[in-house]
Amino acid sequence: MTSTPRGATRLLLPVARPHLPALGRATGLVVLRGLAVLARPWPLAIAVDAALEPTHRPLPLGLDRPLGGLPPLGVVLLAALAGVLVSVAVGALDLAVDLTAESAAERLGADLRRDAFAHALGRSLRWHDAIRSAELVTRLTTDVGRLLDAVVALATSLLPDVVLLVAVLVVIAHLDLGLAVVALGIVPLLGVLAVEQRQRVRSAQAGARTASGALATTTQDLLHAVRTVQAFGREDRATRTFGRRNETLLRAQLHAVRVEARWLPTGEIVLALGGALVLATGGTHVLAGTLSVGTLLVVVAYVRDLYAPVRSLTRLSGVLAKAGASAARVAEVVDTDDGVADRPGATDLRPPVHGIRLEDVRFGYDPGAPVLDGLDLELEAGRVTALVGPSGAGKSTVLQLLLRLYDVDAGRVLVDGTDLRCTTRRSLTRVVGYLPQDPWLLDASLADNIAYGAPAPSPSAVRDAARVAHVEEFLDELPDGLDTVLGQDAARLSGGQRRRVALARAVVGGAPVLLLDEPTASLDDESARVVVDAIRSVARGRTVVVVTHDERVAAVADRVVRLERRRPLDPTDHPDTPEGGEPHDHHDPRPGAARTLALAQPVTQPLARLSD
Ligand SMILES: Nc1ncnc2c1ncn2[C@@H]1O[C@H](COP(=O)(O)OP(=O)(O)OP(=O)(O)O)[C@@H](O)[C@H]1O
Repeated sequence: MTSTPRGATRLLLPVARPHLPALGRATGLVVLRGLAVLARPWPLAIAVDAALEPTHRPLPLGLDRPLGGLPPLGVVLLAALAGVLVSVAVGALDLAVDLTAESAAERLGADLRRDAFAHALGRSLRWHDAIRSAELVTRLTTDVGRLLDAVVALATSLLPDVVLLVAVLVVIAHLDLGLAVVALGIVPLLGVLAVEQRQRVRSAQAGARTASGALATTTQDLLHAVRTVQAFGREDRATRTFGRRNETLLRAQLHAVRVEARWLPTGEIVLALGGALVLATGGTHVLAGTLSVGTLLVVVAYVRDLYAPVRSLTRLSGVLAKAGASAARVAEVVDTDDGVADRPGATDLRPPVHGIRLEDVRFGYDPGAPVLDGLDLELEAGRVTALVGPSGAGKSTVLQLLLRLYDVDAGRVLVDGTDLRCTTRRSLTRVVGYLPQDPWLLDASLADNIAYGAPAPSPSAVRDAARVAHVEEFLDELPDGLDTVLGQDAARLSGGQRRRVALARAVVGGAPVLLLDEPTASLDDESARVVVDAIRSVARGRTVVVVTHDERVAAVADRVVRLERRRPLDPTDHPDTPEGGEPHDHHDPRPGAARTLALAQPVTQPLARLSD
């Protein structure tokens, strides 16, 4: 992804389209403001030339004509009033510009965040594994904010400033060509400074943005683990870890601040020199009688006004530089096509009648390091299959492949002979229900938590799911039964109760296939027993795959399959021929490519020997 301003334009244009009228209005208001700024020095010039220091030269632009016959005091009072009115107009226009541009930019930002978030949700888990959620948060908040600064600056600065710049130069040239040449002379110098500043600020900002994303990730990780941190009394260590990231961000920010600050006075000095030059040259013209004092005052004021847009264009380049760095980061989210969209011609998945088959499957979260390699596995329809085996063998990974949260790197996952990759995701979520290892419950009512498992389940479907998953058994203990709000992390429920709610969620849509990941992990005996009862109940008439280390859960299964975690075989080794299992060639010719290789084998040993 490029980080050029074109990246920002390409990113913003589609979302900005509905807001262009409002941004256009803001630009129009700034142009009006520019005209008011142009009028600002004239009341003083008229007062000086027509009343205080009459030069008997007609005022430029015929400004003295309407004043004919007015006494000097009347001219001065009128000029004073005009000065106030012009300044009030400038202030009112400033207010209108801010409101119009900022509101349009905020609306645009909300749209961009919404689109980027929706897009991010649809990206593959590989992509999410790589980007980390806190990093995503930074991109959707701080980086989008910087893009909005650029939108406001562009709408209120670029065109209006260029118009003001040209208008001021044209009027000065009309008043005194020599002064216009002097004023114009320093504009290119400021332009060069602007480009130089932009490049430096941009690279400094890119470093600061990266450090900020890293701090957000660390903060989220540490706060997420606050219970563990406190339980082990490791607050000091967490604070040190946070401190290191914080220090890195501080250094990067300070570097960016220094780079930006270094360039501001440089511009000011050039501006001051230009102003002095105009004053000196104009002064000689006044002394020579070719320029009135009032006109010199106008030119000196215009020189100041001339430099304001140049300075703001210089600042604009800094804002654009920051936005360029942020645009690249937001574009990485919005432009990635690492999605999980259906393939063209994908068909709806039907509930399995015969079974699910993993055929010569290879998969690794990092494609260079397979977790599963050459895995063949048959899952009979209408039966319960338990996947057992040592930690890290890839049991949960098999479930993730069956859910198509990841696609296999090689081989196929077939449901009654249909490749899972050729089916629609929507139909897959209807056919397959899932109980994750660490079920995530919402801070909502128990009924809402169960209903989450299907698009719009009826209240009776929710009650049925609650009954079949043995949630009903503890409803009496809750103040409002199914309507009880669970609170953050469902703190009012025990571990076993949480699992049963998640089990009800998995079955509420009537999914004929159920994938259960360690349903009794970290439960006490009694809680595990009721969860096992609940599994027995939901398993009736369903195809169930349950990953477990628990013999009681495995005992529910019609068939137990053991996945082995193995080192690559030495070429001289003979492949294992497990009792009852098909021999597979597990040799991977790439050195160190797969430290864990999976082998499916129906288990015939006593279950007690299956635990790690
Ligand atoms: N999102 C991920 N990104 C990278 N590696 C992962 C990811 N999830 C799992 N792994 C790795 O894949 C391997 C298999 O993990 P998996 O969770 O499938 O094993 P498991 O057999 O279910 O283990 P356990 O019984 O401990 O749950 C492990 O080495 C694990 O570290």
